Amino acid sequence: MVEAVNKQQKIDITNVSHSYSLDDHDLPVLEKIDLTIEPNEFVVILGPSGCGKSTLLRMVAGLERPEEGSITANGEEILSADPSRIVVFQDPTLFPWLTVRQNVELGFKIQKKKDDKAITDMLDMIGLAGFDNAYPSQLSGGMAQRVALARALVNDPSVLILDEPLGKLDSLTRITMQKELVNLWKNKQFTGLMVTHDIEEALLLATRIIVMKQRPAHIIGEFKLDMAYPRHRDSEELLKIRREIFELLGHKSDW
Ligand SMILES: Nc1ncnc2c1ncn2[C@@H]1O[C@H](COP(=O)(O)OP(=O)(O)OP(=O)(O)O)[C@@H](O)[C@H]1O
Repeated sequence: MVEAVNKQQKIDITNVSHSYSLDDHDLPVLEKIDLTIEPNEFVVILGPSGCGKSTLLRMVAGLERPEEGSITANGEEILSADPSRIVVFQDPTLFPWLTVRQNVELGFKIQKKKDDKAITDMLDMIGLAGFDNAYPSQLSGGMAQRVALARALVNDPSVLILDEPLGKLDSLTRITMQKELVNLWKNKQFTGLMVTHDIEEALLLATRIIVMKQRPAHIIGEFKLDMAYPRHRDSEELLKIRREIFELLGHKSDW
């Protein structure tokens, strides 16, 4: 097993505001976001489309800097991307000319310490044993996203940043992948930071749900979920939180 890059990271987002320039005006996107993510939490951010969730994730990943405020990992400002914090996007972005194994190997190439056994174990864990030599064009959408997850996880990142990773999958594959994500999180012990539009997905996965509203995006609610996994989507506890989130977002839960 490859040593973790930095197994425990506490992420502090402090007073973060950000705007983009759009044509001749400023578009405020984030306003005074304060959020602390403790090691090994699985935090899911929910909010309306376009409110700024991905912008916030990109900042935690070090792909963008906030205009105001700071984001730190264990007290150190995040200034650039780092292999200890890896992002998985909605599109798996695999290289079509490389096999499954070669795509997963790229995870190691960031750090130059390839480990064949770790790749085999990872492919096994993620349900792709026997597909080492398949090319992306020979995979289903769910399988391709599993490869992207395997590529992210072979490095044992401290923080796995998931930007709508299951958004393009059909609902049945999505349910399977939700269970797999929970199992991976338990096994690999990373801190999860995920964005989704799907309230049910957030309820099934998160240890904490953050609800944002636009515009500019600000945090309007937070729910701690102490229930064990696997969770039952029809449990009273989850249904209650679901209703509260719908109301917070200005909807009735029956529509
Ligand atoms: N590079 C950019 N330049 C200008 N505007 C941008 C840029 N990136 C994002 N935006 C704008 O910032 C706002 C927030 O975008 P962002 O992608 O963070 O939202 P989101 O909540 O993740 O959306 P969705 O849920 O639809 O993916 C949007 O209005 C978007 O148009």
